[in-house]
Order: sequence, then C-alpha cells, then structure tokens
Amino acid sequence: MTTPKPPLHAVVLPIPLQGHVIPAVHLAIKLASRGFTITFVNTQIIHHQITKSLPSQNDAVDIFAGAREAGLDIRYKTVSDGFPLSFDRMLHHDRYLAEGHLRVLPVHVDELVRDLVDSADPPVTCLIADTFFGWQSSIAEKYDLVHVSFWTEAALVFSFYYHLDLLRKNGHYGASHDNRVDTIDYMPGVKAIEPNDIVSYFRETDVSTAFHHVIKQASQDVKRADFILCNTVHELEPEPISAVQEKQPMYAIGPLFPSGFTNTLVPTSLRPESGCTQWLNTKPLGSVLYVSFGSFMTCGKNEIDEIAHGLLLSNVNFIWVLRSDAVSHEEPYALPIGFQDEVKDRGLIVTWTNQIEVISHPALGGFLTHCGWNSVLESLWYGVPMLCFPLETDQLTNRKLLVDDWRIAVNLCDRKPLTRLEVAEKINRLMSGKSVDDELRKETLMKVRQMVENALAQDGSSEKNLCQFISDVKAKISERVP
Ligand SMILES: O=c1ccn([C@@H]2O[C@H](COP(=O)(O)OP(=O)(O)O[C@H]3O[C@H](CO)[C@@H](O)[C@H](O)[C@H]3O)[C@@H](O)[C@H]2O)c(=O)[nH]1
Repeated sequence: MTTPKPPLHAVVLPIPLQGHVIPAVHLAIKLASRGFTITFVNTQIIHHQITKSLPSQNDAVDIFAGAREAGLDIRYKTVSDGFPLSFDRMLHHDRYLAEGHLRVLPVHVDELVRDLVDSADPPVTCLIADTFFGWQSSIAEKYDLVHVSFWTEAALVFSFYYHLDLLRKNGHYGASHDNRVDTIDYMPGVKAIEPNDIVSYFRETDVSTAFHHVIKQASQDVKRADFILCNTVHELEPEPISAVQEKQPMYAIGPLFPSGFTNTLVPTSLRPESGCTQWLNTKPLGSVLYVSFGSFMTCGKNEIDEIAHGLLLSNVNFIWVLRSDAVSHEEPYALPIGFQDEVKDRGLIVTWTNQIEVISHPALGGFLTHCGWNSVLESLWYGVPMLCFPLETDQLTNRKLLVDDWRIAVNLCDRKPLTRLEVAEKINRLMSGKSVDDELRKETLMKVRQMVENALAQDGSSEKNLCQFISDVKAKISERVP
C-alpha cells in the first residue's frame, strides 16, 4: 500500500505594493482551495498598513484568520525589510530599493524559508514569489524548492522584461544617449510596437539606479524559475504567452479574483475604505463614472486640476478616489477652491474605497482609469467601459492593448497638455456616446468580457491551466523526492 502524499506546501511572497499583494492573496486562496497548504508572507509594513486600515486597528490581527475559518490551510508570517514602520518607503524609494528590497529582505526571507523548511508540517515544497524579487531563485535552489515566479501584469509586458537583453541590444533600453525611437519589431510573440507603448521605465536613459538594478535582476532571475504564473487570460494574449512557453512553462491563470468576487475572505486594503454603496444606490443605472488612478502612482498637479474641471464641465455623476498623495508623496493635493460645493450631490470624493464593490454596482457606467493591470481585469470582468489615462510603467502598454489592439476603450491621452474641455468631452462620450464607433466598442467589450468569464469556467482556459500547473508541480516534486 502506498502512503498518501502530504499536501503541497507553498510559501507565497508578494512585493510590498497594493497592486501586487491583492492578486497574490487571491492566488493563495485559489491554491489553498485546491488542497495546497500556503504560508503567506507580507513585509511588516504591509501587515501594519492593512491592520491599521481595519476598524479594529489591531496589529495582532492575522489577516488570514477568516480564510482558515472557511477551511483553508493558509498560515501567515511577516518579515522585516530592515526599515522601521515610520520610514516612508515611497518618499525614499531608491533608498528603500537599494537597502531593503535588494539587500535586507532577501536575507530575512532566506531565514524565514530556512525555518519553515526545518520545521513546517507538511514540509515546504514550493516558493511562489513575485517576479520582481530578482533574488528568489537562489533561495528556491538553496532549499531545493520548486520555484514559481508570479507575474501580476500582462503577458505582453512580461515579454519586454523577459527579452530586456534584446531591447538593450537594439538600443531601445539603456542606450548611453537617447534611446532609439523607431518601431520595435524584433520581440518574440510581440507585433510591431512603438517605443512610447512599452514600459515607461525602459525609456529612461539612466539605467544605473537601484530601480533599474531591480528590473535587470528580475529579468534574469525569472529565467531560472521552474514555472511562471501570469495573471492574464490566454485568449487575450496568445502570442506573447506562446513565445515565452517555447522557453519556459508559463500558465495564464487570470483573472485572479476573490471567490464570490465582492467580499474577500482576507482584508487586503492598505488604506481605510470609505463605503460608496449607499450613495451609488441613489443614482440611476449606468449613470456614474468611477475615477481612480490606483494605489501609489502620482500624476502632475495641472493634469489633476484639469480632470477636476473636466468633471465639473461634464455634468456626470462620479466617484473619485483621490488619494492625498495623488500628485506628490511629499505634499497633499488640494482640489480647486469651491469644487466640492459645485459637485455636491453628483460627485463623491473618497481617499480609498472597495473598488470591486463600486465597479460591480449597477449604477456604474464608466471608469476613468490609469490602466493598472488589476483595474483593467476588474473592469473587463464587470464589462465597465474604460477611459484610459495611463501614468507610468506597464500602464502605457495596457492602454495600447485596450484601445489599439482590443478596441474596447477610449484614450484620454491623445493631446498634451491635457485640457478640461477634452476631459469633459471624452467623459461624455464614454458615458453616453451613441455613434457607430461607440456602439461597436461596447459590443466588443461585451465579447471580451464573455471571453474572460469563459476562461474561469470549469472547462475554461485559466481553469485548465491552473490544473495543469498543479499537476506539473506535483510531477516536479516527484522527480526530486527519491
Ligand atoms: O480605492 C481603491 C483603489 C484601488 N483599489 C484596488 O487596488 C488595486 C490597484 O491595482 P492596479 O489597478 O493594478 O493599480 P496600481 O496600484 O497602480 O498597481 C501597480 O501594480 C499593477 C500590477 O501588479 C500594475 O499594473 C500597475 O501599473 C502598478 O502601478 C486594484 O485591485 C483595485 O481594485 C481599491 O480596492 N480601492
């Protein structure tokens, strides 16, 4: 008689940013629902921000307690990045990256994994770490763990990181003077693309910073992973996925959402949420525009002012997630004088909310978004039309996918500088446009929405890919265990 095999035990390690912690938590829940034991690791600052945002404000809260009550074996650990909780990691980002992300964190993660390997029951078998931790392979190899690199952005964006050497060779990354501005037509699995549409960081000329060290290290380290998980849908991006698959096993398993979609088992917000549902309940179907630019990126003050004035001119109902650090991590942003009075009943301004609750509400009619990948996936899932105002990084590429390739969204970045008239005109077009183009775009959005929904169905691609991934992990472990 064969003895039953112990459950797979994975250590899940997200990078300490809102847009990475959320999908990592959903991945952990998904794997635990399929029998994995998970040890989820947050940095202490992320743990502190989450617990401080809860009504109890109790640092001792185990954010996975609810998941365990629901029967999932998810354990929770925190790890120090070397800085005190009071250190402002956004304001001193380069220092944080150089000392915390690149130097201290790997040592602490190594110690934590060593302790788990020594004592955990069931034994730890896998390390699933965000691709941006470019030191993960050495820890996985040291403790003989199956190494899974987790990519939280589009597969197309992954291609650029994966083939950074090609961008460099062709002068589109890290050129000593100005980077080349001609079309990029040599990337495996990527149709010709303009340099303005690739990750904005690759256009920077000084690539000697800590930040670029992180990028370069990650692009190399991921090549040593046994498996790559990507929070996308195969049918949306077949070519870049297939091109990577020629080199390494990659699985499109997105969109990663909480089960039940509106209510997460696990608190993940790094800021206290303001409820918007009661306000939304008073508004007509499809009449509200949601405006949000994600969790940490900043935007020029003039642009935010123009967006405020554009909202005034547009006359639509709106919810605006306006973080105090919307324009700078040093000084809080102040709205134009009189703005709040003028919008009174039709505009609700909050510093943070439960985005899924807002965009799933029937009163919602559109989303003015910075095109962060999580926002894109959430919007696709609920079939919410998008107006794209990308700020930085992958958001530029996501805009291209949405507007140029899939033809389901509208640009708010065609002309520089941004004007209030353009903002108002584009908002009105998004919310009530009736031209043939507008109708076609909505129809196409519904097709894409259906494609995304199908991917998560029982016989859908993401579901099948997840099953295949689990079976491949098991096979890999069997190869290793004598
Ligand atoms: O008031 C809010 C605003 C946002 N969210 C959630 O926060 C997440 C934000 O993620 P995302 O839309 O991807 O934006 P960023 O926070 O900017 O995410 C970073 O990480 C993403 C992927 O990992 C990248 O695509 C982005 O460019 C990068 O800025 C989403 O799940 C939102 O639902 C809330 O719950 N409440």
